[in-house]
Amino acid sequence: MATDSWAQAVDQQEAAAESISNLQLNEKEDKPKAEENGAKAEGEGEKAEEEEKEDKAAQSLLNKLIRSNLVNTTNQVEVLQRDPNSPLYSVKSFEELRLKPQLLQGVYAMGFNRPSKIQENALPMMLAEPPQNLIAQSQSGTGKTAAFVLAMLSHVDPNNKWPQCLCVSPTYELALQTGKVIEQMGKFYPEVQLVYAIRGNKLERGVKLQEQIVIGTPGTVLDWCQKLKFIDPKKIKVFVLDEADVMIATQGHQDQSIRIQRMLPKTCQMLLFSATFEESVWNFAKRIIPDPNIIKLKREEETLDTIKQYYVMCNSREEKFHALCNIYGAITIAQAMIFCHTRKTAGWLAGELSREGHQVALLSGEMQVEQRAAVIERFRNGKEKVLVTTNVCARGIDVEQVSVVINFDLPVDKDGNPDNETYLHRIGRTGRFGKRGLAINMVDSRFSMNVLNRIQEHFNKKIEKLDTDDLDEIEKIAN
Ligand SMILES: Nc1ncnc2c1ncn2[C@@H]1O[C@H](COP(=O)(O)OP(=O)(O)OP(=O)(O)O)[C@@H](O)[C@H]1O
Repeated sequence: MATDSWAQAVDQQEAAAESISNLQLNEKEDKPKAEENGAKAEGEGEKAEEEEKEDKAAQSLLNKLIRSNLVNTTNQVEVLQRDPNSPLYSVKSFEELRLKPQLLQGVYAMGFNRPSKIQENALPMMLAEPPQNLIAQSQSGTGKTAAFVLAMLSHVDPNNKWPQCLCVSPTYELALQTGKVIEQMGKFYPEVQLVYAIRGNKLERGVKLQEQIVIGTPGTVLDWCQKLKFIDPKKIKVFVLDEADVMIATQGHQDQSIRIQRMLPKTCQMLLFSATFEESVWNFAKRIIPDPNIIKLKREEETLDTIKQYYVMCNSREEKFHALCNIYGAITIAQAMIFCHTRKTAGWLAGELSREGHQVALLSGEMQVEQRAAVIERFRNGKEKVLVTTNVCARGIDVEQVSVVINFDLPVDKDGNPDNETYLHRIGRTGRFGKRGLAINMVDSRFSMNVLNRIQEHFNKKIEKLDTDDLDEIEKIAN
């Protein structure tokens, strides 16, 4: 894969402060109510401006950066074929797909031995003749990107020096991640070239692109097709809309994507991918993908069945810290994750724990996504034994190897109500990884006691009281 255009794009983006700033989580803009209702009621009294804003694109990027392997699930793939009478193909090996030898070589060089669950069904559909449209949904890390990259590379005619595949991603950084997969998989296919349609990659007027694959953000792709005419949309054979759920969360992207799609020929293959599938994504998908086949892979359900849950009564954050020290003094904890409501508490707690001699990692809102990925990587490798974090930073992160989760602050939503889903994600385990776990909740006010009670009711699972001044009692919970 030729890298000139890629290198050029990287140079240019470094100058493009605007796109780079997407990397930084925009946390100071919003002032959600949670800080007032939740944290203050919990005695934190910290400034609301520190509340962190969820950024789907950053979260998705973080997931990509920290993911090195396929997520395997035991759930079955659900397939809805456009033409129920045509035979349903699925493949168990890459050979069955009759890929170009250069691509098969690329796939194996990436260490892929066999298709992932979603790839088993999606690849035959995407590589079929005539091309079929597809809407595919499965959680992050199940092999969607690798699948559509392979489809794009397979459909390209390297002798034709014009754009034939168009892939739109929600942000520059996400586009770059997909670009890297194209580079890797196309390593033995150097005739195929790639260009980034991103703000900051300024081409001379009148230029006609020669690269066969264009990957970019909706606004720039639209400009390149419509206003600047670098791309002839009528010659596009494959259109990919990646991360549809993240896409629709950004204002304007939905309309821009639809406008791009309308310029494409009827014969163009249209593919849409999403990690989640709420109503809004579904409506968008149906608008943009005509006559689709649909593939869905359910997420593995998390449960609290194998988790021992406790709560500790305290009056202040200092008391909570003291309780935490007692717990650490009484039981051996290999690795723990501690969740705080605000960055400020997380920073304070990490400092206190370090002073006590713990090796602490802090995942904090002001860090850039790459820095966060590095912190998580170190923690995963066991370099630190405690990870202190706020919820926003850690959403969606695998905590499989962590056996103890401490809610230094209980999870509440922006209105101060219990956030049951987050509670489950923090401490739950999927059936298959059903290792026993321990969860300890710190309660420091009537408000947080109420939150705890409601969580208890919601899951219909008892959360036992723990007296952290009684070392014998703490020892018992570890058994
Ligand atoms: N068939 C396979 N065999 C082994 N590893 C694979 C296979 N397909 C993909 N992977 C690897 O698994 C990881 C996740 O794959 P991929 O990025 O394609 O998933 P995804 O569903 O697109 O996730 P995301 O939405 O986070 O990008 C990557 O490290 C990728 O290299």
